[in-house]
Amino acid sequence: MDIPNYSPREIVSELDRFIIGQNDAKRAVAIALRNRWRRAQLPDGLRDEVVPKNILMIGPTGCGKTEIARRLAKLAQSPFLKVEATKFTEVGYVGRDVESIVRDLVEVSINMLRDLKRKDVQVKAEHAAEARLVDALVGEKASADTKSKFRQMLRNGELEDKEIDLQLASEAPQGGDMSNMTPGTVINFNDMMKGLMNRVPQRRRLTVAAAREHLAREEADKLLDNDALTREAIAHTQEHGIVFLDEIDKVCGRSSEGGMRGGDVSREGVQRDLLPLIEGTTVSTKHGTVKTDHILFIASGAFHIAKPSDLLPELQGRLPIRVELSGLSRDDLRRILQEPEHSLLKQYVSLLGTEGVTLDFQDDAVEALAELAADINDRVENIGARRLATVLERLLEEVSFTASDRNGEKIAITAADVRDRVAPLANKGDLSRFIL
Ligand SMILES: Nc1ncnc2c1ncn2[C@@H]1O[C@H](COP(=O)(O)OP(=O)(O)OP(=O)(O)O)[C@@H](O)[C@H]1O
Repeated sequence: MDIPNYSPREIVSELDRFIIGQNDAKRAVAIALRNRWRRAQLPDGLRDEVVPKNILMIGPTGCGKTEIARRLAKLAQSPFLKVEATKFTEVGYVGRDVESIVRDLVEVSINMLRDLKRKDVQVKAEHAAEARLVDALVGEKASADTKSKFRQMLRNGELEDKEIDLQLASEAPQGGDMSNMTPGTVINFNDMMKGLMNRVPQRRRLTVAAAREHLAREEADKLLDNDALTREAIAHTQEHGIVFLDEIDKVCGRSSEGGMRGGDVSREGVQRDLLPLIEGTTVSTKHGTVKTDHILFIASGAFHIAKPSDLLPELQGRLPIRVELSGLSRDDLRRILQEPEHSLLKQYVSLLGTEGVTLDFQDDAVEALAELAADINDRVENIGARRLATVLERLLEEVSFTASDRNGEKIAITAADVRDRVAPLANKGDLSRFIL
C-alpha cells in the first residue's frame, strides 16, 4: 500500500482545510506522522529501536481533538480506532479486555484494504456479477441467445426494478471472535450467534439494482487473495495504526480508590491494562498475532479535575508529547460554521439544494449563530462546536420540513431569524437544556 509522505508543514495545511485553530495539536500530530516516515527510512536494527512518541491531548469537549486525529488518519491512510478508556471500567466488559482495541483495529485495517483491493478487481467482478444476474433472471440452462438478450436488457438498465431470488454467500464474519477467550470470559451470546449466522449462505429476494451491488462485492471478494490481504492488513496495523484513547482523564485515580468498586474494574486497573499495549506487546487475534510497539496512541481528555500527573508514572512516560487545545471562542465558532471544507453551513446548503432550494446565510446570521452558541455554551454547558449542530437544526427546522414544496425558491437566513427562532428558547433556562 502506498503511503503518502507529506512533510509536517503539508500535513498541517491539509488539517487546516477541516479544522479551525488548534495549531499546537496539529503540529504535534504532523511530527508524529512524519516520524513514522523517517523511521521507515532507517536501517533494520535502528528502525526497531525507535518507538513512537505518543501524544496526550488536553482540551475541553468538542474542541477538535478527535477530529484532528481522525483527519490525520485519513490523510495517512492509517487504520484508525477511537475508544473511550472508561468503557473498560464498566461491568460486563470482563471478557472484552483492552486487547480488543487491537483486534478491532485489525478489523478496521482489513476492511480498509479490502475496499481498496476490491477496486483493483472491479471490472472482472462486475462481469461475473452480470453473468450471475442473467442466470438468476433466465436460469442457468437458458440458451446462449436468451442470455445474450437479457444481458443487453440489463446493460440498457431496463430490468433495474425487477425482483429476483438469489443465493448470497456469507458476508465477512463479524463477532464471534473467540481468540481472546480466557477462563472466566463472559461470552456475548448475541455476538456469537450473529457471527455464526453471517457465515450461512442466505436466500434473498432483491431488485436487480440491489443484487448487482451485492454480487459484485461477492465476486470481488472471491478474486481477492484473503491470506495475503490479512497479512498485509496486520503489517499495516503494526506500522501505521492509530488508536485514539478518549477520556483518559476519567481513568485517573490511584489505588486509594483502587480495587473493584461495585463490580467495576478500578480506574488504575484500566491504566495498568493499557500500559503493555502502549509500551509494546503482542496480541493474538483470529487473524494472527499483532505487535503493538509502533502503533501510535493519541490519548485525550479534558483534565478538568484530574491532572496528567495523576496518571500512572509509566503511562505518563509513554505519552511524552503534551498539547493543549483551547476552548472555542465566539469567533472560532463563526469560522467553524463557515470555513472548513465540509462545514455545517455548506452541508445544509447542499442538502437543501437537492430540493431546488437556494439557502443563503447572511453574514449577520452567521455572527448571531456563533454568538448564541457561545452564549449557551457559557450558560448551560460548554460542549464546544457540537453546540452548533443543535442550534442550526433548530433554526432550520421549518425550512427543512417545507423545502420539498419550495422548489425554485431562494431563502435568506438573517440575524432576525436567529433571534426569532432560536434565541427565545435559549433564554428559557430548562428548555434550552433539552432542546439546544
Ligand atoms: N476546531 C475545530 N474546527 C472545526 N470543527 C471542529 C473544531 N472543534 C470541533 N469541531 C467539530 O465539532 C465536533 C466535535 O469535535 P471532536 O469530536 O473533535 O471533539 P473532541 O474535542 O474530541 O471532544 P471529546 O473529547 O468530547 O470527544 C466535530 O464534528 C468537529 O468537526
